[in-house]
Order: sequence, then C-alpha cells, then structure tokens
Amino acid sequence: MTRETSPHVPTAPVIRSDVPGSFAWGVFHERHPELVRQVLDALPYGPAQRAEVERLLAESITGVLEPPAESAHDHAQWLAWGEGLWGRTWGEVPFLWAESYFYRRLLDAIGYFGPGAWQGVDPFAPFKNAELAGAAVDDELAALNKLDGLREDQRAEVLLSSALWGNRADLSFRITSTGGDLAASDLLADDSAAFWAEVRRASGGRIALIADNAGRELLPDLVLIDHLLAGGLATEVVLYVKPRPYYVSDATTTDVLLTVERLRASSSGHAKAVGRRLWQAMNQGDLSVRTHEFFCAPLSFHDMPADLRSELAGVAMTILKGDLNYRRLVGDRLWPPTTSFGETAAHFPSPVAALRTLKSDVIVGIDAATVAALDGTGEAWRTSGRHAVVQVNRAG
Ligand SMILES: O=P(O)(O)OC[C@@]1(O)O[C@H](CO)[C@@H](O)[C@@H]1O
Repeated sequence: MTRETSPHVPTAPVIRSDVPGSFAWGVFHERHPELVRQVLDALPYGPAQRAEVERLLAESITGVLEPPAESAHDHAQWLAWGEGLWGRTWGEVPFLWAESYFYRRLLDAIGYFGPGAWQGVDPFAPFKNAELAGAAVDDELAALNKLDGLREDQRAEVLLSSALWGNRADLSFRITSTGGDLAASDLLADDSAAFWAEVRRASGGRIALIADNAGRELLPDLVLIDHLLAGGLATEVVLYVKPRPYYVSDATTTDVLLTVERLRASSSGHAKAVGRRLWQAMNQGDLSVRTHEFFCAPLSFHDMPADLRSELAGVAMTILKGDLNYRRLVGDRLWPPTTSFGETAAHFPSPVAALRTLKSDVIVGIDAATVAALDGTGEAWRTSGRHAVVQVNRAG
C-alpha cells in the first residue's frame, strides 16, 4: 500500500504537526498529554502499562518514530506503512499518519493486543459508556417522539441535521474545546438538497454509512439509517465502524450494539420502535455492520486497498461522517478553502456525501466571500468545531 502517492491527489502542502502554535502541534503538545492523563485515570492500569503510556507520550513529543515490536501482529504492515518515516520526529511526518500511529501505540501500551488479561479492553470505553448512559442521551431519546408529528420532508431535514451536528459530540474534541450553540450561519456549505436527491437516485439500492463517533453521534446516525430503511429509501444499509478503539470515541461494533440496545430499552416510544426495527433489520440482513483494517490505517482514502474499494464501488451512495473521514477523503492538506470539493472527492469509488463539523485545518468547497468573512472574524473557524458542511459529490 502506498502513502499519499496516488496520481489522483492534486498538490497542496501536507499538514504536519511541527509548526508551533498550529492546530496539529496542539494535538500532540496539549491534547494528547490531557488525553493520556484521562486514560490513566479511567482504569486501574498497573505500573508497566502506565510507564509505557508515559514513554509513548514522551516519544511522540521529543523523540523519534519507533516501529512496533518485531513480535507485534501488525509489525510488517506498519513497517510498510511507515517506510521512510521511522527514525524521524513525529512532527515532521504527515499529521494524519502520526496521529493514527499514536492511537495504535496507545493500545499497545495498555496491553490491548495481548497476550494477557488486558487484551481487548477498550481504554476509551469508560468515556463512551458514560456518555451513552448520560442524561443528555435520555433527553435526545425523549425528543425523538416529536418526530412523529412532523411531515416527511420536515422529518428528513431534522434527521440529516441531527446526524450532521451529532459530529460535534466528539469526546477527543471536547478535551480541549468549549463547544457552543447551533446557528444556521454555522453551516458553511449546504448540499442538503443534493443529499436527498442522491438518496432518491440511490433508491432501492445499498447505502453505506462510514461512521465516526459512538454515543451522541452514532445515535442520530442510527436514527437516520432507520429512516432510510423504514421509508424504503434504501433496501440495504452497510454501517462501517472501526475494527478497534481509535481516536477516543470512534465507534466499534460493541458501540453499535450498546447504542441499539439503548434505543430498544428507552422509555421513549419512538426510540424504542427505532431500536426494534434496527435489531430486526440486522436479523434480516437489511442492516449490516462491517469493518476493515483500513479504517485504522494512517492513510487517506486515496490509498484504500482493492477489496474495500470494490466493496464501496458497489454501493449507490456513501455517507461519510466526521472530521477524520473528511481529512481522509479530500487529503490532509492545506488546500485553498475554495478548492472544489468535487475535484478532491472524485477519487472516491461511489457518490459520496460528507457530513462534517470542522475540527481541523482541512477545508474545501467554500466560496471566497464566506472565507473572507470568516477570516475577518479572527475566530479559529477551521478548528473550533462550531462550523459544519454538508458536501456531496455525485461522480464516483
Ligand atoms: O473525526 P472526528 O471525530 O469528527 O474528529 C476527530 C478530531 O477530534 O481528531 C482530530 C484531532 O485529534 C481532528 O481531526 C478532529 O478534531
């Protein structure tokens, strides 16, 4: 597998984390130290695990990239992915690559890959489960009852909007962000009409949703999936999740099952019905949960392997959630924001709709007047998580 070398990728500087004061620099120097503190507080790890985590943190800030141990199950894979990068500082390699490797090493440090008693223990489960069990989710489940009184078009609008803004509810992001309330002006590109046109065009076919975060993001994603299936807008939905814990709150199969159960066990009639239908849809094969190693690879979607590419080429439409998936779709580069979304997303094997709140420097498909207005505010609009886009590319 190659690294960002595909001829499809137009040129713009690749983002790195060695520029002091940049967002990417802050992820390694501010966000990760805080994340490590929270992870080590959340479960009673022993001295060896704690020391390994601290060693990783120090290596990622002041050291050079060391490959996984030769005995690691994925040693050969990572050796290939990191060809030419080992021995360099973490900051001078692509940010996307370095951040992904950090999560791979974090799992290693706490014994996730085993052998041993900690094998398979999700270090982020305490955070994800607390969010799913929380009062905010109770409120969101209760609010679903209001959908019953809406017209079909209004309901569709609400569900798309919930799936979009659910991406604000990202635990890794909230480590260093204060959040804020919604405003229509926060939507910087709105291809909602094209989204539904694409769904109608795909009607009766298979739709893929590549999930991002568990909990308060996965919940509206699942309600949207139910809407597509129950309304006959899709005969089949494939929900792609991460094969293992990643970027703190990214959804795994376990998270999907817990969320469906949360819906089924809800006292809200609407939520309960959604949960039951999703369960049944899984029984019947109308909804399948799938994963692939590539979803935890340190590469953009330009470099997806042939098996995943052909799987996605077979769907009528892909809904791509969140910031990291967006970075992987358009390339983690400092594009001029007016760069065409269609051009940067054209390599994707199916028509694709990105539902993303802006939490990193990458952005394309914004008109010049909007960019000028945002730049004029002095706000860190690319990374604050306040703004969002719905962007659709039909070709695929
Ligand atoms: O993909 P998501 O969950 O929307 O966001 C992932 C994220 O929180 O992680 C990265 C920084 O660690 C940024 O790309 C982004 O802010």
